[in-house]
Formats: sequence, C-alpha cells, structure tokens
Amino acid sequence: TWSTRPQRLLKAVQKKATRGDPQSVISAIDNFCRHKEWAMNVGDEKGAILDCVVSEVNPSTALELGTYCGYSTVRIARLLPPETRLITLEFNPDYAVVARQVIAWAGLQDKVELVVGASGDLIPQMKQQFGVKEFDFVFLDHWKDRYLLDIKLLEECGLLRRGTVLLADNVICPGTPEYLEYVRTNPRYESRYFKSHLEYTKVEDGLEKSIFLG
Ligand SMILES: Cn1cnc(CNC(=O)c2cc(-c3ccc(F)cc3)cc(O)c2O)c1
Ligand SMILES: [Mg+2]
Repeated sequence: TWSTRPQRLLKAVQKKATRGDPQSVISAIDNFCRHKEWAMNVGDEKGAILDCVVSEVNPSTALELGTYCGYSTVRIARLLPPETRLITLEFNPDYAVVARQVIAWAGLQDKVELVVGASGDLIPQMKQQFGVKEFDFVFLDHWKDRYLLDIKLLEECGLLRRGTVLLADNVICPGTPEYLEYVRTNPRYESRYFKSHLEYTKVEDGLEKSIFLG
C-alpha cells in the first residue's frame, strides 16, 4: 500500500531530527519539502515572521487553525513559556495522526492540545469544553474560505480580547480576499501585511497580522 506525503514527511523527521529538539524537527521538514517533496507547511521564510510575532505577543493561550503535519505547531509551541498552551484544530484525521507524532518527536506534546474536528463546530465549544477564557494569539492556516467565517465566530463567542493578535497565512497564494477586505476595512482591526513568498518557492505570498481592538 502506498504511503502518503504526510507519512513520508514524518519518516524524514524520524530519520533526520533529534528527539526533543524542535529546531531539528523544523529543519528536517524544511529540507524534506525543499529537496524531496513540496508540502504546504508555512515554511522557513514565513516561519521566521511567525516566530517574531509569537515572540512579541508571548501568548498565554494560543489557537492554531489548520495543523496539517504540525510544522507551524512546533514553531509556535517551541517559543511558548512553561504553563502556556497552544490549541490546534485539524479537520483531517490522517493529518492529525502524523501531526501528533511530529509534535511528540519535538517533545512539545505537553504544550499542545490537538483537536480533530471542524473549526466551525469546535470554536463555540472552546469556553465550556476546553476551559478557554480568551485567546491572545490566533494563527489561521486552514481552508482559506473559512478564515472570515471563523474570525467572526471567534468574535461572537467572546474569544478575542482587546489586543488579540491574528496572523493569517496565504493571504496572497492561494489567497483570502474576503478575509483581507474585512480585517483591512473593519475599524475594530488594525492590520498589516508582511510580504514574503509561498513556502519553498519564489511565488509571492504573505502573512496578514491583525490586532483586534475590542
Ligand atoms: C486540504 N487542506 C487541508 N488543509 C488545508 C489548508 N491549507 C491550504 O490549503 C494551503 C494551500 C497552499 C497551496 C497549495 C497549492 C498551491 F499551488 C499553492 C499554495 C499553501 C498553504 O500554505 C496552505 O496552507 C488544505
Ligand atoms: Mg498555509
């Protein structure tokens, strides 16, 4: 039976990276995607911008929408101080099986809660089921047509506070035009575009950082 790309990416991590060393996991995935098989991780160039924003926010509670293989989950979790947590939502159970192992290989499983399900179903459960008061940081990297729906849902569920930082991947490629329009025109957000490139390519892409003003 044929392996999938996420399974081959996991094998590369287990072969090349050192258990408990998040940076080696990040490097193993970047090398696999640059030299073996492209995969839709945020990548090293946009990943460095993600690192800066996460370090600046220093969140107590963070949310990631779209785990995929866990690459950005590892990038974020490795920067979080003890006693803080990252909740990451993944719709695809096969991706989640791989991501759990990538996160464990990095030794970050105690900081990360990976939940399998649809963001539209899980976000309204965050307070009751997951004991979340509000999020300090949200990384959007899931289905591009869910970005706008889900931040409206986060607003409605009272999960954003004055100063919550939203960082959205792929606002140019594949693109999230409705989301961009909303965060750039809505007075309740202060937005800024970080120009970069689609992971492992020369194609333009970028991250949009939006601060919720309450
Ligand atoms: C199936 N699925 C499960 N999760 C998702 C959400 N992620 C994406 O769709 C996604 C797609 C691309 C991309 C793909 C093909 C291409 F030609 C150019 C860009 C890049 C990314 O960084 C992404 O996050 C999709
Ligand atoms: Mg992406």
